[in-house]
Order: sequence, then structure tokens, then C-alpha cells
Amino acid sequence: MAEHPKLGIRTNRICCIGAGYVGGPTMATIALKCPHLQVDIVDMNEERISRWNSDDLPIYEPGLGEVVKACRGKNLFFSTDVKKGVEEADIIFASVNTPTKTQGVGKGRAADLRFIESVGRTIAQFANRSKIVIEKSTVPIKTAEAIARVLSANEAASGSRKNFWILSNPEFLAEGTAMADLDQPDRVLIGGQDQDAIGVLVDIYANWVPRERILCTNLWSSELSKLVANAFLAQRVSSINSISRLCERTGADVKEVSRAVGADTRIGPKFLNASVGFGGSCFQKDILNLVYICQQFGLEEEGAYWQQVVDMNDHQKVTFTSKIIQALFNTVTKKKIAVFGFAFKKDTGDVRETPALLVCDMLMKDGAIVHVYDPKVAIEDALQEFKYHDLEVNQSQFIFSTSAEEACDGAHAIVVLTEWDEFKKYDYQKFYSKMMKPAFLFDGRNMLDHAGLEKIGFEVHALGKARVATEHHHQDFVMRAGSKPLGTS
Ligand SMILES: NC(=O)c1ccc[n+]([C@@H]2O[C@H](COP(=O)([O-])OP(=O)(O)OC[C@H]3O[C@@H](n4cnc5c(N)ncnc54)[C@H](O)[C@@H]3O)[C@@H](O)[C@H]2O)c1
Ligand SMILES: O=c1ccn([C@@H]2O[C@H](COP(=O)(O)OP(=O)(O)O[C@H]3O[C@H](CO)[C@@H](O)[C@H](O)[C@H]3O)[C@@H](O)[C@H]2O)c(=O)[nH]1
Repeated sequence: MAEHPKLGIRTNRICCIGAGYVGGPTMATIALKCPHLQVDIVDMNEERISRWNSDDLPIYEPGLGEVVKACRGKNLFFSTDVKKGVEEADIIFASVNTPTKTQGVGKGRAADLRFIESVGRTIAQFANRSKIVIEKSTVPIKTAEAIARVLSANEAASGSRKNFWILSNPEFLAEGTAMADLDQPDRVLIGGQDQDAIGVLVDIYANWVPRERILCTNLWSSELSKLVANAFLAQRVSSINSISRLCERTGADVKEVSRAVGADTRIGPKFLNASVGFGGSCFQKDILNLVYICQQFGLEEEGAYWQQVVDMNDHQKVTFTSKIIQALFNTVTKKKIAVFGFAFKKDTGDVRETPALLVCDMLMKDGAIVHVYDPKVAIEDALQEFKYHDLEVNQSQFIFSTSAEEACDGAHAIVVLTEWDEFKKYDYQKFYSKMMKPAFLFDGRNMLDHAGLEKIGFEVHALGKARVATEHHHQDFVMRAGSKPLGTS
């Protein structure tokens, strides 16, 4: 292929460093939409790469398997050979993890940039020609400057005269809908300083994304917009969750409030579902990162504003679990609790920062025996997540069931933590008959037919809705005892 007339690089080979939840689906989509390009995905994790090269892909994402199958071995390759990947491609994406720092300055808030820095150093070490380097990872504002410095300092030291154009191209896909999000993105965001380098990336996306949806900005706007988008989304969840608590006290129904509020076109109906709390690898870490950046610039109040979004989320998880313990007569010791769902949302096997972690931990600390059923999560991954958070698990209290029915057998309560569609289709009458009585159901996703469940006999605790049904039961009881219920004359 001819070289780019101005940049002098070849634009038909792409390498992506990092074969994770973003690198895998994103590059598979580019390979599918751009058959004229060769896409190499490299990762230092051998097990991950060998699974990408098998039928048992390392991540579950609807539609991903088909795309990988269609492209793998043709113009999509997975390898651990990072050196070769960097040498052969002139367009390099960095899609490595950027978790929250767990030690040192900024511990618990700042982004740990060691992987992104290592990508910079790897490129500096192996690059044989000029290259475009693209930040796909979510990074703090000004990270491009750090990468540029690592690259230019190494260039200067080696006496060579290669060019590196740094672009920011944050990813907005959500897990569970990644392939659809990549196929039809609301927007693609590209930040950079060099218009020709920006143009190379624009041309790649323009193979399937309408040009008016490809937004080009300066580097810093692009880096910051990613953090801000996640902060705004998470803020909506925390906002509606805070309102759900008020609904429970007042007789309003949070679902009705969401509908009424979201009908305002300025607000919009999406992302207003009250829940046990948001999870996932991104929201919390990106907001904490935003807070840290604000603080670094002396913007204490601004940082405190965004910190509230995370604090509210933690509060929601704790109050939800406290409600369970309270309802179960203030003790769950030795009680079997059926937990439906452990993933942080439906259609993914990802458990990073899942709210299920805190809920199960609190229940187990109170003595409960938790029986989890999740269609896609393996117990090893769940245990790994506990370990990552320094939470000890007594394995006799944390059991994975092979079906929801098995989890319910002899249980005192069902706790719904993930909104998997199959949870709506179960025969709850059958589950009820196998459970201890009273049989409780706590719907942490407000997704089930609560009236129907009450009819079966469950004591249902929905989010953001007072327990009217209990009052009815109570009134029935009072009436049978010969007194008049409240509100009648
Ligand atoms: N998960 C999401 O839904 C999502 C969405 C948008 C953006 N992001 C952002 O994208 C980035 C990647 O997220 P992810 O969920 O794909 O992470 P991930 O942990 O699933 O994948 C990252 C991969 O990078 C590899 N890696 C790290 N350093 C490397 C190096 N020097 N050389 C080779 N391989 C290396 C790791 O082995 C790992 O497999 C993060 O910054 C994240 O915030 C994630
Ligand atoms: O109304 C809602 C919407 C979401 N959630 C929860 O919020 C979390 C995050 O959900 P979602 O945003 O759908 O999934 P992610 O894969 O975490 O995607 C977010 O984080 C990604 C990583 O940065 C971004 O790319 C995406 O745009 C952004 O939506 C999950 O626990 C959801 O259950 C709610 O509780 N209520």
C-alpha cells in the first residue's frame, strides 16, 4: 500500500495493545467493517490470547462470537507478540486497563497509569518507523502529554527522527450492548493536534459511521469528555436512586417518577432506572479520577460535587442490604438467601465493581448463607473480585447454584441483583412452594411483576415503592380480628 502523502506512514495495518473488553470488540468491529485493513490485537496475557484464538472467547458479549469468527485468520489476528505488532503497524491503539491506584499518592482515587505508560515505553522500544499512537483507554486529562514525552525522550536519546502523532479516541461502548454500540455509535470522538493524523482515523471510522457523527476536538477536550460522559451517566443513576429512597417514605413510586421526569425531552427517558447501585469497571473509577483531577487543580468544591455521586451509590448498596436484614427480623444468621445475578448488569459475565459484591459481603458478615445463580458468571471470577477488594469469603457461606430453582430451595429470601431477562420468565409459584415462609423477595432492579408475586404469597420489597401490599395484608388481619382498618369509617 502507498504511504500517506503527508505523514509518510502506511495506513493499512492496525495494531491494538490490550485484548480486553474494549480492545477485542472494537478491533473485531474495525476488522469487519474494513476488510481492506489488517488488524492485529496483542496482549501480554497468554491465556486471554489463546482464548481469543479458540471458540471459548475470554469475554461474553452478544454478537461478538459471530464477528470474531467471520474475521479471525482473515484480517483479524490475536497474538502475544507485542514487538511484532508494534513493528508491523503504523497505527497503534492503546486499549489497556487504567484502574484506580491501590497504593501511593492518590490511592483509591487517581488512575493507575502504569499500563498506559508501559505501552508508551514498548512503542518507544520497538517502533521502527513513524506511527500514529491512539489512546483508546480512558485516561486522565493530559495523559497524551505524558505519552508524548516518553516517546520523544526516547527518540532524542536514540538520535532517531521518527514522528509520533498522539490521538485521543475514547470508547463509549457499554458492556452487554458493545457490538450494537460499535456498529451504530451515537458519536465517535477523536482528539488530536495534527489534522492529517486525525484524518487517518476519521477515514477508518467513516467506513461505517456517518461523518457527521465523528466529532473532532483538541486532545484535552477528548480526554476530558470521556470522564465527563461517565460522570453524567452515573449521576443520573445516583440521582434517581436518591429519589427512590424518598419514594419509599412518601408513597410515590419511583418508576412513575422516572417516567414523568424522563418524558421531558430535555431530560430524556434513558438511564433513570433505580437500582441497587451502579457497578462496572468504569463509572466509579472514572468519577474518582475526575474528583482527583479537580482536587489537583485546587477545585475542592467541584471535586466534592462529583464525589457525591459515588457516595450516594455506596449508600444505596448499604441501605438496600440493610433493608433485607431488617425485613428478615433483623437476623440472617444461618439463613439461606437466593441471590439472582452477580454480574454488574445483564448480558455480561463481568463482575468488576458489581453491587452484588457488597450486598453478598454484608449478608455473609451477618451470618447468611448466600446461594448465587448467574447465567454467565463463574464462581472463580466472583471469588477473584472479593479478593481484589480484600474481602474474605468463607466458602461455606458463598455457594454458586446451577439454577435459580436450586438457589431457592429452602431459602428465606430471593434477592435480585442483576436484570437478566430470564429472571422475568421463571415459575415463581414453584419457587415459592420450595421456600421458607414468610418468603421474601427483594427486587434490586425493579424488574419483576410485584403484584403477581404478592398474589403468590411473597412479601415483595421493590425499590422506590412503599409496601402497600403489606398494609393490605395487615388490614385483612385487623379486619378478621374484628376491628376497622385505618382510613375507613
Ligand atoms: N470495559 C468497558 O466497557 C470500557 C468501555 C469504555 C472504555 N473502557 C476503558 O478502556 C480501557 C480498557 O478497558 P478493558 O475493560 O478493555 O480492560 P481489560 O482489563 O479487559 O483489558 C486490558 C488488557 O490490556 C492488557 N495489557 C495491559 N498492559 C499491557 C501491555 N503493556 N502490553 C500488552 N498488553 C497489556 C491486559 O493484559 C488486559 O488483557 C480502560 O481504560 C477502560 O476504562 C472500558
Ligand atoms: O438506569 C440505569 C442505568 C444503568 N444502571 C447501572 O449502571 C451500571 C453501568 O451500566 P452501563 O453504563 O449500561 O454499562 P457500562 O458497561 O459500565 O458502560 C458505561 O461505562 C463504559 C465504560 O467507560 C462507557 O463506555 C459506557 O458509555 C457507559 O455506559 C450498571 O451497573 C447498570 O446496572 C442503573 O442502575 N440504572
